[in-house]
Amino acid sequence: MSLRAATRVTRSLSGLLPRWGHGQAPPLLFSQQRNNSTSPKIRVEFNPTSGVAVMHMQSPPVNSLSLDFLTEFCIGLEKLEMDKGCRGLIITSSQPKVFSAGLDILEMYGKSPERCGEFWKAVQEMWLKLYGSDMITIAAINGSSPAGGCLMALTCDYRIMADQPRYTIGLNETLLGIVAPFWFKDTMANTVGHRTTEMALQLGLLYDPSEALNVGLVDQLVPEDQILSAATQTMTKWLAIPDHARQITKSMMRKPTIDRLTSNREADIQNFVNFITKDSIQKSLRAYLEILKKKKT
Ligand SMILES: CCCCC/C=C\C/C=C\CCC/C=C/C(=O)SCCNC(=O)CCNC(=O)[C@H](O)C(C)(C)COP(=O)(O)OP(=O)(O)OC[C@H]1O[C@@H](n2cnc3c(N)ncnc32)[C@H](O)[C@@H]1OP(=O)(O)O
Repeated sequence: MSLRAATRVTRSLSGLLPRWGHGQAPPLLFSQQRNNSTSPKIRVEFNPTSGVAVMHMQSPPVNSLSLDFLTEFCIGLEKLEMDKGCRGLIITSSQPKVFSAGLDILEMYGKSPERCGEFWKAVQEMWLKLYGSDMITIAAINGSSPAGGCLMALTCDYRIMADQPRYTIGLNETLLGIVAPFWFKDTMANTVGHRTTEMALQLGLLYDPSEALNVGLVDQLVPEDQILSAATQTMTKWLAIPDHARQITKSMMRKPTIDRLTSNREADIQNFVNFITKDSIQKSLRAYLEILKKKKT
């Protein structure tokens, strides 16, 4: 781990998880109503000539992965997957400075077990569809991409990140007092290897772009204004490979990881619900939400 990454972790952790007295009422209220507008959270541009679609995530303020967002995302993905003319997908963000802030914390805080289960099923669905996609998938990461945002990028075949030192990417779940589930961990380990994953997950490391390139979390850095053209260029190279050969190879590499979740889906949902609804975990999430709010004052 670089010194810079270590310093960021220490800073993020300090005072992160305050302890409440037994039965003490939480002092702050968080709005549970954000992001419930009916405007599309995803904009898809498909070019039938090139066979490439670009998915723009446009859910203000930070493209957090709410149930609505995930549902819309999966429907969009399914439509493209079924269109035989669509061979490649580039995923990017229309929000400034953020690719995706990861799972919407408000979906995990103060919700009923039933709702948490529904939400988690949608998270699984997004991962299964994207990690198992027949299309060539490229993440054009034009902003910060913590936790679930990083997972989304990791499910793609290739990652290009904007070379902007203030952007970070990583599976930082432990900083929130929560645990990245086995399939998040597997996806990361399949990309950067066991040892790097072990350290990154335990410490909740968020890497800046050059650190992310160094550990292989991303494949390429480009100036931010060139991110879509770089993704298009890379796509052209991948499109030159016959689809059937590439798809079988991709499936061979990813199937064991996908099968592990597919055959444990219900148990994984139950684990998530039991874990996230625990009092201590709800308190950790509250504390983290407070920190996010305080950033502004
Ligand atoms: C026993 C064994 C158990 C095994 C385990 C079983 C199950 C597993 C259990 C749980 C697994 C859960 C996995 C979770 C994955 C996740 O993705 S959790 C989410 C993690 N995300 C983050 O930590 C990101 C937090 N956000 C930021 O760091 C920053 O917001 C930013 C993305 C860098 C953007 O910064 P900036 O542009 O400065 O914007 P602000 O910080 O000002 O934020 C704007 C508003 O957005 C709200 N917000 C930010 N992130 C989120 C989010 N993820 N969810 C909901 N809301 C978010 C933020 O509060 C601001 O809101 P207001 O404008 O103040 O209302």
